[in-house]
Amino acid sequence: MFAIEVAGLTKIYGKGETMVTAISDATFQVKPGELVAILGPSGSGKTTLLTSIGLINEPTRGKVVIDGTVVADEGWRPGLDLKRIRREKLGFIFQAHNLIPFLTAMENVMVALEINHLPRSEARERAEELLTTLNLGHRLNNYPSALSGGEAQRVAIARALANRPKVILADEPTAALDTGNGKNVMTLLKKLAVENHSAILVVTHDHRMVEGFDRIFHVSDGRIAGEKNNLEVTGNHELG
Ligand SMILES: Nc1ncnc2c1ncn2[C@@H]1O[C@H](COP(=O)(O)OP(=O)(O)OP(=O)(O)O)[C@@H](O)[C@H]1O
Repeated sequence: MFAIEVAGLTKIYGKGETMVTAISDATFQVKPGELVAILGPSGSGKTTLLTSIGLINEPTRGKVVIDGTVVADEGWRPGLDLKRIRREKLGFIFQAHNLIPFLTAMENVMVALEINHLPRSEARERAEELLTTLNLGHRLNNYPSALSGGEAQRVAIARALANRPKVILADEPTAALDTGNGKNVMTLLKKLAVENHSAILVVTHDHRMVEGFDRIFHVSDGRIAGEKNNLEVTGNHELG
């Protein structure tokens, strides 16, 4: 079974003169454990692709299947609890990190675990482990206002990964980070892909990070122009 299946996915914004076809007839599958990069110029439709798969942005046409559940088929599938599917199966890492301002770094991560009914002591342990892996062991009890942009971004990443979601959707997760912390994030994503069989889609402009991916999708004018194996794109035959 695929973790993500997309068939004929099309997203059109607006009507008449202001109509924009942001994604046009995208069809692909991602297996559990695959780490996929999405590359493409500004405005090509990368974020729209992620949000349409991520149950945030209703597709205009086409089908989206997440971990075996058909979530969209010519619009949302009626009768589904989209919030619950989002909470249980998906992890999002977006540029705006949306941390809860009155909770510490630890508590921001623990909330995501407790909402899915993990006991408090286990939530604490998991939150501390993730934050420490992301070089935030010294910031556990800080509030978001006392964190740098890159630190807040990493807390948001820890929160998105906390429940070991089957599908992780990340929009420029390393853009605000220095090379060392960017590499930590990529290592953590790779680890989750391998150990938890999560399928991970990462929109990135960050060519420093591209070599860790299993596959690369090139988006151009709303179309997935080339889906190439990483080896062909980078020419690095030591990979994989
Ligand atoms: N809510 C919206 N309403 C109308 N048009 C939109 C909306 N969101 C995006 N678009 C348009 O859809 C197209 C694709 O946008 P999208 O944000 O998906 O591109 P992107 O590749 O993620 O861009 P960037 O790299 O700049 O973030 C663009 O032409 C954009 O202007």
